Amino acid sequence: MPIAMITGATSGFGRAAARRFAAAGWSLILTGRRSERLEALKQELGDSVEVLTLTLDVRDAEAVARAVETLPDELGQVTCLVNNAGLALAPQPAQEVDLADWHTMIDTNITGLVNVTHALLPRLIATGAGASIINIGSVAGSWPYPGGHVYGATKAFVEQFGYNLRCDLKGTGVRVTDIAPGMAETEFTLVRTKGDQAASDALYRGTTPLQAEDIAEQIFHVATLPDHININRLEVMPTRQTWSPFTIDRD
Ligand SMILES: NC(=O)C1=CN([C@@H]2O[C@H](COP(=O)(O)OP(=O)(O)OC[C@H]3O[C@@H](n4cnc5c(N)ncnc54)[C@H](OP(=O)(O)O)[C@@H]3O)[C@@H](O)[C@H]2O)C=CC1
Ligand SMILES: O=CCS(=O)(=O)O
Repeated sequence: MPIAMITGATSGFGRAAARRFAAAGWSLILTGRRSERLEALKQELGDSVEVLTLTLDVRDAEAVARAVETLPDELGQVTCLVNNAGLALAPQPAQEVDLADWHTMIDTNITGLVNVTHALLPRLIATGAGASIINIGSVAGSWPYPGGHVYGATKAFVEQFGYNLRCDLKGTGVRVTDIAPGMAETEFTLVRTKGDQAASDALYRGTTPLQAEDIAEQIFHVATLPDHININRLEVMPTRQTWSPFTIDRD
């Protein structure tokens, strides 16, 4: 059976992707910081597919490397890495943000993603044809908006890192895709607002955001394409989300 390693499997896209891959019989390596949620997911899926849970903070390069080095033999030949763990913080304007929040986004969305990728690359290359790295970027990596500051910049990194990886992985069979979702109803906004449930509810009220399952379906689709197809970037927005015109500062 193919094997998927999914970071940030305790919530949102990651958890939905775990369920989608499990439904197709894939073996799973699921990571996140919240052990009890990982355990619950293992209870849910573990009867039908092999599930290994790893309580892991992606920012900890040593812990990530150790966890990947010590994968059990039967789960060592990873087919698909889903680099999903990530977060936004500080929706306020840049000039009002705590520096620590910028660092947390950089450490998680950039450093964490490269930590996991670096650790998994030898295993993915050993798998060869059919292997893939699916990075979860964002529309915020391409389209600026107020309060996007460092979050959007981290997702621009994710996109360009993926393209550059593709250059170096030529000939290995390993594919790299940046999936860039727009507004999706997960715990994302609760995290971004540091627990403001009312703000999160208000953002998603009266419209039709993407659901975690919508993105999980895209992740699974990309992971199961024929070996010779590489989707470089897949931007997915709700039908009811579009762009605004430029704004002008006037006297
Ligand atoms: N929802 C949206 O509108 C969009 C989200 N995205 C991106 O999608 C990805 C998933 O977000 P989404 O599902 O929406 O949000 P959720 O908050 O629901 O899920 C985020 C996941 O990331 C994990 N995570 C966060 N920090 C760390 C860390 N330091 N180490 C390990 N795991 C971590 C969390 O696990 P735990 O807390 O247990 O560690 C959780 O499982 C993120 O990269 C986000 O930027 C992109 C576009 C749109
Ligand atoms: O990445 C998340 C989507 S948005 O909040 O930037 O639109």
